[in-house]
Amino acid sequence: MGCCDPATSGDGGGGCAPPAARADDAGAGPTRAPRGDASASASASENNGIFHPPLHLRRIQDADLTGKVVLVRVDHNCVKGGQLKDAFRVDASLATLYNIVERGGRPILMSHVNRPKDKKTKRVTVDDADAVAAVARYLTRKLGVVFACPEFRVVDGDGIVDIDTSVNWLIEDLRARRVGGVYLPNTRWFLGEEAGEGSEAATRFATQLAGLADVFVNDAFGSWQPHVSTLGVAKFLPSYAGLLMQRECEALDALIYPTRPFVAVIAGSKLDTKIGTIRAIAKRADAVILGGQLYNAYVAAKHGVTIAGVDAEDVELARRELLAPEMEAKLVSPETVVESETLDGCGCVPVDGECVSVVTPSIRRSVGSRDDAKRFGPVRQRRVKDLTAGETCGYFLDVSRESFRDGSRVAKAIEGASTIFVNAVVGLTSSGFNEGTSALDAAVAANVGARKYFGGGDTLQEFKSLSPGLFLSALDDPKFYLFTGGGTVLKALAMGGAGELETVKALRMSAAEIERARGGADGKGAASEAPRCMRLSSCDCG
Ligand SMILES: Nc1ncnc2c1ncn2[C@@H]1O[C@H](COP(=O)(O)OP(=O)(O)OP(=O)(O)O)[C@@H](O)[C@H]1O
Ligand SMILES: O=C(O)[C@H](O)COP(=O)(O)O
Repeated sequence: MGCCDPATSGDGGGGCAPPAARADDAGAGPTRAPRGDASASASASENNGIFHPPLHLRRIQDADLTGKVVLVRVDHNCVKGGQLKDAFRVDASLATLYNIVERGGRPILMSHVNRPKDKKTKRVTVDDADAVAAVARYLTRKLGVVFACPEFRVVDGDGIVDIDTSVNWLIEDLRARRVGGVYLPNTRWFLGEEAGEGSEAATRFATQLAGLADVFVNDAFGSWQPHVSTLGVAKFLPSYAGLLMQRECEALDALIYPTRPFVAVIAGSKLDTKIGTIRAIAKRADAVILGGQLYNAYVAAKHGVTIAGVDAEDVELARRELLAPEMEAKLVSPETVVESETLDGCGCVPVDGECVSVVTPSIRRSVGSRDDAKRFGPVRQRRVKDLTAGETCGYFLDVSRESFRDGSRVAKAIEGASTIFVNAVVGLTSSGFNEGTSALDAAVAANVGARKYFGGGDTLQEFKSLSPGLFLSALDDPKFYLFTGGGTVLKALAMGGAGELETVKALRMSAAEIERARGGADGKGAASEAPRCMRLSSCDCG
């Protein structure tokens, strides 16, 4: 039995998983980095006859961190109104933090929070609502060491123009271990962050950031936008991919080079924002299941019906893109949907017949008296194949639970899959139309043998709140991978792989570096430090 690799062991780098679990590691994707090879997804491999080129990332495991100050870009964009909303992303970055400290490094963290820069006026608003303080407090509580947050002078409208030199005192405290970490202010409060590559403000910010540290680690897969803190600073410091970044890239690659059959479930509110991803995924997937408004646009185009709330442009787009023969051949259509007269709905989705159990005032307003509501049924299940061309329908607010019953088209596709990707909230959950999404999650989880990848902010949020038990077990199940990067997953899929993102490109080795790293892996070259296994006493690695 060989050594487990902290980066790819699926346990966040903190220990050796038992052999059986290791073989099933969901995060690892189809390739695994052999010990000593200095790149994430290090080895090229073939999957279903498709060549899978390695990403060759410069990995944090290969950096010499002893006595170094390490500037870490994390994606802790999970603060709302100054409060930590969901610690999922913060917890996912702990392995990298632990790795740094365990290997003698001292961490300075930075993350963006929300979008404090006004798109039109370009003014930056510095407000406690978007501060990282809540995350620093959480880290302090969780890890038992202080994460100190320096404050810098703010210029009205410009935000923070310069990093004050007073921060050097704090860095002294960091080196002397008087604080456990430093957490810089919201990166988007800095004038230079989004100023554009090559601009004076961007270069100034990048060099000031670089001046704080010896090494840069990017662990913020979810922050794909090429800003100074995600890209610019990498030009001025030796730069490495953190453990989370590596895992997310590998999981993403597992969707680009999937184990077949590969089934993707994609839903959402607007077809135009997802069509690039659908197009890219359909090329690789054996089947694509659509839900939500995307599916409604397809149904409207396919059956010649008008569905309330579905944009004419989306229907036209569906006609052009989703009805194209090579695309349609991949689509698996849910058989039944939930139709409602109003957007409020009643939160109850009938399995058979009509729902008249709850009639809210707004439904009554819309359909008339309570008797009218009973007659017409404010919420009802519709079979898609029974729709007639020219019909004007109400809102289709969910894919009904019926669509996921055993033996249905959708259930069969999910059951037969070896790889499943879910970016799907299939109903208007904010109005209680959540049965479709719950049924989808249950159907996906029931395929215990498949590798299951969930990506998307709303997708994870609803997975957690609608199926909390499943979500909790998925966190520890090596067959599940829950991406922390929401929009980045869709973007990278549309672009053809994680390695196409500018922020990831900056972490890829040059040909010369790859050569040197190969030598290093043989013990002759320049890899400064072999990846270390952080063993548990039960681990039998050599
Ligand atoms: N049939 C439907 N009618 C109206 N809204 C729907 C319907 N199905 C899903 N939605 C809503 O669409 C939203 C998700 O779509 P959106 O395009 O915003 O995805 P997203 O934010 O990109 O999701 P994610 O973050 O998971 O990628 C959810 O709020 C969901 O309730
Ligand atoms: O929450 C996210 O999706 C990421 O943190 C990226 O945020 P952004 O879309 O504001 O760049």
